[in-house]
Amino acid sequence: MHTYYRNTLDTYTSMVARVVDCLYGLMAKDLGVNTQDMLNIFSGQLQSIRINYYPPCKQANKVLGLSPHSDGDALTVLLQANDVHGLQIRKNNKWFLIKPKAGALIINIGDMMEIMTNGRYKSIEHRAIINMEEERLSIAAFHSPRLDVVLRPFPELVNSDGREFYKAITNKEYLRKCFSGQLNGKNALESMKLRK
Ligand SMILES: O=C(O)CCC(=O)C(=O)O
Ligand SMILES: [Fe+2]
Repeated sequence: MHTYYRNTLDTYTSMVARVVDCLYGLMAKDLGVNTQDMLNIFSGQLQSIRINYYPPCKQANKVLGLSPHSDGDALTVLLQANDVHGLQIRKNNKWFLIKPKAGALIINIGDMMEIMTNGRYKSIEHRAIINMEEERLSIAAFHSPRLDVVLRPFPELVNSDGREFYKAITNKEYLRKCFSGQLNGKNALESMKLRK
């Protein structure tokens, strides 16, 4: 890998990990969860990067760049790396465009965070559409606990919600589930819900 590219990526990913660590602390406060418990879960966290390149397509309305999905991790930091739009999020069954903003990072809640917060924070379903004339680039940084960590709702939230809404699963098993299926909305997470 070219040294300049490697150094830039190294710097970017370590800065992003710091932003994410800061967010865990703020989320713990917001949720009323013990901050140290939250930080312990993410100590030695895993980070992976996906760089998405979407070439232009004359028949853009007939194709998708990335099928609808929620990210399987806990928190994703997404950078729309040029000013070509394409990211859409699903809310109330409608798709909304998220326009790139210079210098702004997008934080996506992933499925693991939905499980750990007992559904207080919902993972966001999103997709990428294609532009007819211009290429598009995005960089996604995914964050999750170590592979051996068991993902389950925080006890404080289970107590105040009256019950646990999601099954417990190790990070490793959950990632396997996500990678073995096709990208299909929030299907992987649906299978984790405990029904009455
Ligand atoms: O290209 C985008 O804006 C979305 C990328 C994405 O959702 C992903 O890599 O998981
Ligand atoms: Fe995604």
